[in-house]
Amino acid sequence: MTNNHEDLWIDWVDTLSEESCLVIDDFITDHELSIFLNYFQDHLKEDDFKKAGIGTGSEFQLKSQIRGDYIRWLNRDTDTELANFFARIDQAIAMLNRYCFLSLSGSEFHMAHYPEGTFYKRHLDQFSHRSNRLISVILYLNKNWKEGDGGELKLYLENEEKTIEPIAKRIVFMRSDQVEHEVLETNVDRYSLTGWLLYQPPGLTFLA
Ligand SMILES: O=C(O)CCC(=O)C(=O)O
Ligand SMILES: [Fe+2]
Repeated sequence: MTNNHEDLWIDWVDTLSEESCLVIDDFITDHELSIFLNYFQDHLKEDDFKKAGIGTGSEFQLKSQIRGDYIRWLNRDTDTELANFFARIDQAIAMLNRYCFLSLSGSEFHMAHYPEGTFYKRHLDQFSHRSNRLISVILYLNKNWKEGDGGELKLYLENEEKTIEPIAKRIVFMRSDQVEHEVLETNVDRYSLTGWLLYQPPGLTFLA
């Protein structure tokens, strides 16, 4: 893997601070895309995805009217096929900490599969009682996505709405506490690596 040049990150961090969201195309190479997609497909075949719920703990509900995706949580120690992905995320964390003065100290990611006909209604990623999700990240893996396939990400920004096509190698960063968003109904299988960059207050790590 070659890290993205730091100069690029300086511009990207500016965009994220000013607009609360940042879209980068070709964030990964074609080679990385094929490794990640193969790994994704292997797990789909093994059927080890679970229906995603809403909220945590007692709030957890299976609500297909709200979201229809299936997820598999990632573990960087065992999902070694995704080592390059985690390296790129680590670089993002380092750059955001350096240029955005954030104190990000961890991340959590899952694979997400939206089967045909599913969506995720408008929501905010930061849970009210668990506010350590600072930045939401979505890397799309949809080769040959075309107009009409659906599954666009719609962002509700302060002064505008943005519709983002979930095309392969595109990554989206957004402020988890600020940007309401939704996944429009998809007409084809839709694949992504989705997660959050976390703020862990020093001294509170024993609560994790
Ligand atoms: O896949 C996307 O485009 C967004 C997913 C999302 O909003 C979420 O998982 O919270
Ligand atoms: Fe979300």
